[in-house]
Amino acid sequence: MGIQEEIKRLEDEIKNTQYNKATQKHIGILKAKIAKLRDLQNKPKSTGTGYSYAVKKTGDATVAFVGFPSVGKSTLLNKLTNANSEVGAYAFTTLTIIPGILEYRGAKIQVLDAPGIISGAAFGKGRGSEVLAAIRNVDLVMLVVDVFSPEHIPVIERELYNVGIRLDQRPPDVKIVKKDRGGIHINTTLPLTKIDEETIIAILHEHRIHNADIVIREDITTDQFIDVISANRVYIPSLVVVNKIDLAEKEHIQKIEEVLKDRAHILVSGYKNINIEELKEKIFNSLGFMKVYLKPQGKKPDLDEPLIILRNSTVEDVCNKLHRDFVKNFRYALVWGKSAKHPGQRVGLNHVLEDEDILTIVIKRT
Ligand SMILES: Nc1nc2c(ncn2[C@@H]2O[C@H](COP(=O)(O)OP(=O)(O)OP(=O)(O)O)[C@@H](O)[C@H]2O)c(=O)[nH]1
Repeated sequence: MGIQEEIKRLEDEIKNTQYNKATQKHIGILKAKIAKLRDLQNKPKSTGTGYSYAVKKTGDATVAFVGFPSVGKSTLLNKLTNANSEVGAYAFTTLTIIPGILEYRGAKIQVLDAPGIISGAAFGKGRGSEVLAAIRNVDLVMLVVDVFSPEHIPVIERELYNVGIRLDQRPPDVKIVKKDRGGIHINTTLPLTKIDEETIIAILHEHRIHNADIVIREDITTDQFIDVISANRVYIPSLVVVNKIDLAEKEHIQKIEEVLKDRAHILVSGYKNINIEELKEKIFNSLGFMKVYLKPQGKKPDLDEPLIILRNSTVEDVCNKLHRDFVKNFRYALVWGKSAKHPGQRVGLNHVLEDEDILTIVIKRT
């Protein structure tokens, strides 16, 4: 039996099993088995040709359009990224991911358009999984749908879910420390209402973990617990972009607004230039940038030209942006501002910065 058939068999078994306290453990094991098979399926196949899966990241952040063919992704990419921006073609053997650069309020945002990667069942298989490797690395996923096909949103979400991409979720607050002996110890800081200890242990055993200390600080579900063990999950915010609104009646647009009211979304027309500036602003705000002022040692900080960088960036992220040798030659950094315990605090590469911090980086003389 192929992996796909085996997944289907296990999914059918879950569907046919009524969920209750008595079956929770059994369903947990089935879900863990499916997760393992999917991970196996999603592993990039080594072809021996050594081509790279990842599109080179440039700019201050990277976002991707994901959607069915012909929803208007290329049109939107052309509207967002200025004509002079550097556009290169990166070969994905048979597929091509097209990056453009959107310059907005001082930030350079790389926008990826992966043409035609979603075509129902073909998504996530074969070459499609290579494109997904690029999507895994982005800072914001834009789910693009045609104004008459909002039902595509859950389809795309499911495809992304099945390859380990979690949209608009935070990593569950669970720590697992594997050990050599001593069995499994579970510590919880609150009552668990969606998963019991027996299920947790059965899932751990399914992953061949027999000795570990587990600390759970959140009322997690079985799926979330499996995500923690699987460890190759990525957590990315999303923005729904409904395109071609020039074709729809007012009543239809109102209905779409109602359906999407609880999530980040925007209605646009790439073709008729409706809400394109608003889309740029939404992208910028969804990404969440901050300003960091650089202060050369012994001099005044440069307050006129702050560095624009993603929120929660570390000193290392700043170093990487400035010069490729900065991390290698890094000695220490000094920080003033919200993230500093006291003005001029001496910090290392993994120090997390905050908006409007002032930073001095001291590197080795070479
Ligand atoms: N009416 C209308 N048509 C649009 C709009 N945006 C794109 N189109 C048209 O829709 C068709 C598909 O647009 P593309 O931008 O090529 O779509 P795509 O999603 O990049 O398609 P693939 O490359 O196949 O993935 C083209 O004929 C566009 O002119 C829009 O806002 N309104």
